[in-house]
Amino acid sequence: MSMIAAFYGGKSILITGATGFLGKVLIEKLCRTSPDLKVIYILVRPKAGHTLQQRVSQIINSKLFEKVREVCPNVHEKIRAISADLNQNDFAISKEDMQELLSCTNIIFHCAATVRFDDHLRHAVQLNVTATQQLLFMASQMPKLEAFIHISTAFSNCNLKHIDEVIYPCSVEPKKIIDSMEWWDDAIVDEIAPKLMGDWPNTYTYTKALGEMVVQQESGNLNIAIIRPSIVGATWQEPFPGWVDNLNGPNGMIVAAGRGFLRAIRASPLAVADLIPVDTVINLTLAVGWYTAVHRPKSTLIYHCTSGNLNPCNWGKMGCQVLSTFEKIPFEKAFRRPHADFTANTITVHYRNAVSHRAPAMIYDIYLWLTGRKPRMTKLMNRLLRTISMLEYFINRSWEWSTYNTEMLMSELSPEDQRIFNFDVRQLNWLEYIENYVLGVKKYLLKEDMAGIPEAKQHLRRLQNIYYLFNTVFFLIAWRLLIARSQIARNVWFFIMW
Ligand SMILES: CCCCCCCCCCCCCCCCCCCCCCCCCCCCCC(=O)SCCNC(=O)CCNC(=O)[C@H](O)C(C)(C)COP(=O)(O)OP(=O)(O)OC[C@H]1O[C@@H](n2cnc3c(N)ncnc32)[C@H](O)[C@@H]1OP(=O)(O)O
Ligand SMILES: NC(=O)C1=CN([C@@H]2O[C@H](COP(=O)(O)OP(=O)(O)OC[C@H]3O[C@@H](n4cnc5c(N)ncnc54)[C@H](OP(=O)(O)O)[C@@H]3O)[C@@H](O)[C@H]2O)C=CC1
Repeated sequence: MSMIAAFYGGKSILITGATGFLGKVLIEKLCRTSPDLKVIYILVRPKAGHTLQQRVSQIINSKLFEKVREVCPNVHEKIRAISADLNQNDFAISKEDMQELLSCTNIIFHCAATVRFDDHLRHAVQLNVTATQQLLFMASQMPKLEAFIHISTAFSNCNLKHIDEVIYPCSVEPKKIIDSMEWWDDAIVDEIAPKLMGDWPNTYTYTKALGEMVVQQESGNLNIAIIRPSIVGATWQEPFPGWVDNLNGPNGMIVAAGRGFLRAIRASPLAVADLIPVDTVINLTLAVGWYTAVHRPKSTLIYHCTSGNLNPCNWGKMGCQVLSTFEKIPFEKAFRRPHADFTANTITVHYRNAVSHRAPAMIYDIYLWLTGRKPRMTKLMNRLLRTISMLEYFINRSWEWSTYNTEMLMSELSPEDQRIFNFDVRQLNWLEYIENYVLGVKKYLLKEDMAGIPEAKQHLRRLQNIYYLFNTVFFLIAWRLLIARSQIARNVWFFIMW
């Protein structure tokens, strides 16, 4: 019998960020392995055109929940959506709902965050710091609470090279920043942001670091743990390989490379690509929830959920595997044949951006305009280049994360729990994982049918022929112009003909 699965039986669990990438996989695994849990409260904000119930139904009826619907047919009854906006006071939760949450909750998983790198500092502080503080305050009023699990990121201290499972202080106290945000106007925030952020590359990583400090400072008597995943990728094994549903991190790059937009990227091929599958993160999260509640460690433990020190793989190897998978399973509607490589210095980057990215986009837009359609490729390309510029920081450096707590926890699990809640990344075969990842992007993110592969291959052959034709015409014109202007070129031409 799995101790972890049994532990969640009969429990009332509160999840923030349940509609997000990690949140959905967390609910799925909880419902599948502990179908006898009492209730999962999820804090969901209403979104334009969708009621809360519609948002929940969309998740439960999705492909990801296929197995859950078999194991736990009454899954609808287990999930109780509570209308909440984490940007509002008291999360704008009704009095009755708040009362129920305070009196019933046993475990909290705090996943909600803004993960945008370019978010305004005020908004990032509000969600990643102030909301965390408010949730801790709520937790302190929950008599039945057994554990509070906070999801942070391994990059919250990306300004350091070696990172231990400890909380590193930021120079300005989060409480001061929260207070100041109330009276600073946007102009002041914009001016002061770079000074506050120091050597953090974006508001996301900086505010996640502040969020950890808040957790440390406001933990009181709570039983808390922090999980720091690195770059979270598609599922490795569960509920099935390759599931992914957003364009964040590597996903957008795989789409862009597979459709032939991305031709070159400034990345260090030898830098460690610290990717971690989302199901591994969730298995660790559930194991940490159990361990924190049952063993009640004396201090707040931090768990690194990373792959680099146990099973390292670099961007070079991953990029090659992504490209070779495109040969077998190409994406539909490609703009050009997938081919991309690494660039190293600024001059090459500018050259490749002009020649391999912007010029083809402009030529295509001219073609669209000439044929009476709306040009759109240049805009798309500019967006891609902006995204790449934000990711560059993370693909040109390597970090070392120590994983003592994570390894300690692994040794605490029974053999059955090690199997059901497997977070041992040493068992992961990267080449197989990347192939399933690309396949998953095609199937679950782009919603492409496998039956369309022959047509996609045919399309790529057509693109190849257009490429050859374009190059031949270009060469002939260039040669003709050269012959007209240069005696040496004429001599060479006559020599070849002769
Ligand atoms: C398996 C991996 C291997 C990768 C290999 C890939 C390529 C292969 C071959 C090449 C060989 C060369 C080798 C290459 C090797 C390197 C590859 C690099 C890969 C990846 C690097 C990942 C690094 C991640 C670092 C993570 C650190 C921290 C991790 C975390 O803790 S949190 C998660 C990370 N967060 C994010 O990723 C969020 C980032 N996103 C943003 O900040 C914003 O979205 C934005 C990028 C700033 C864009 O903002 P905008 O306002 O402009 O757009 P908006 O978001 O409103 O969206 C508008 C529309 O655009 C669509 N869209 C958004 N993002 C993308 C995208 N990435 N690609 C395409 N389209 C995108 C969006 O859907 C909207 O569409 P609409 O609704 O139709 O308008
Ligand atoms: N994805 C990754 O690569 C990594 C993620 N992490 C961490 O994991 C956690 C989850 O990330 P991920 O699932 O990828 O993020 P997503 O962007 O997919 O999900 C964010 C979640 O937060 C919710 N949310 C945002 N704003 C509010 C609000 N004002 N009120 C209520 N809910 C809100 C979103 O709800 P809605 O659906 O309404 O927008 C969504 O459910 C985060 O803490 C992140 O820092 C850490 C390392 C890597």
